[in-house]
Amino acid sequence: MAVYTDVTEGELTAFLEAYPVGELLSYKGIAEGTENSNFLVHASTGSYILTLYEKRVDKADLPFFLGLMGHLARKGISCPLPVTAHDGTVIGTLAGRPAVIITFLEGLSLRRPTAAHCAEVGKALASLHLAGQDFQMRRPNALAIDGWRKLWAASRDRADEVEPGLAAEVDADFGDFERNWPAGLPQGIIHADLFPDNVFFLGEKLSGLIDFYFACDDLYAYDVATCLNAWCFEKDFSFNLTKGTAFLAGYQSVRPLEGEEKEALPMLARGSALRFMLTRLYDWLTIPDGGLVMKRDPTEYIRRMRFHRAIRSPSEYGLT
Ligand SMILES: Nc1ncnc2c1ncn2[C@@H]1O[C@H](COP(=O)(O)OP(=O)(O)O)[C@@H](O)[C@H]1O
Ligand SMILES: N[C@@H](CCOP(=O)(O)O)C(=O)O
Repeated sequence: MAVYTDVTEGELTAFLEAYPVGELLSYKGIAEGTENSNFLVHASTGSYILTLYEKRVDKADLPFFLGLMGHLARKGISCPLPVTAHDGTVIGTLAGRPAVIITFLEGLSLRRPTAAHCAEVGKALASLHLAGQDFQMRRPNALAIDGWRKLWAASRDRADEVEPGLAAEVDADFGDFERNWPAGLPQGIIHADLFPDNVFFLGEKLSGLIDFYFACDDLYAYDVATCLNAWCFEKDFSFNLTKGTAFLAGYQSVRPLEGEEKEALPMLARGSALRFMLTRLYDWLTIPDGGLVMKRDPTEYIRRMRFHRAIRSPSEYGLT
């Protein structure tokens, strides 16, 4: 459920007067999503998404996220374009929240992506990395190792309630990451949350990328590792080598990985699995049941952490 803040017709009509979108025809809340309140808005000039930013998004980051979407859209990446108001601004206020209107993207997110879809995602991720290279704004990754430590400090004491032995397992991982996290790999703008719910398809063809609210500067290969975790595992937690091969070949058809990036993939994939395990674990332990925020199962990512720990060669992901 992702409508935390309600908006009346009167409030929305007044808000839209500031934007060149025409008259309000209809609107409804969107159930999907996690962080913010989203509405589908039909106006006389077309369809739009209205987003009201809730408290987990740092308002100081909005110019980066919205500037990045505009930059990528202008460079031919199919992603939402923030609509500029008549006075030249992008971020307004609605129902006491920072709010924006972005363009609507056609397509559906997939529950069961195929290898062909994974190849498309690989190409799109590499294209995003290249298109971001001349974006001028910077945002350090708030969910890099220091951010993981904060989440872990808040969750560690109750971690064994979720899986016995988890506290000791993750403590050992932190030591390993601090000693072996790769340095000096190519870096730039990454999406950092390119999960299947954030990618739209029309049939086999990728039609758009959304949800840039974790985007930041970090290693390109870390974004690759995140997609391997999000797209190439089956429901029984087995790694699908056909999907991994397709995803990596798609990525490398646009941006070939350097040798050191390939070598670092097992460590990066473990780190990315830990990052998503930790945000899920934190929510699992702190958000009351039956609340508005959808809690996701941290154990899905404990399984992935263990899989990557056992990897002996990056070729096991399907690298050719
Ligand atoms: N530009 C867009 N075009 C079409 N649908 C969108 C667009 N942006 C968001 N949505 C819809 O809203 C949902 C939530 O958006 P998302 O950005 O993932 O929210 P959150 O940041 O809260 O997770 C998506 O799953 C999708 O259904
Ligand atoms: N992809 C993350 C959760 C973030 O949710 P989103 O709706 O903002 O994509 C996870 O699976 O843990």
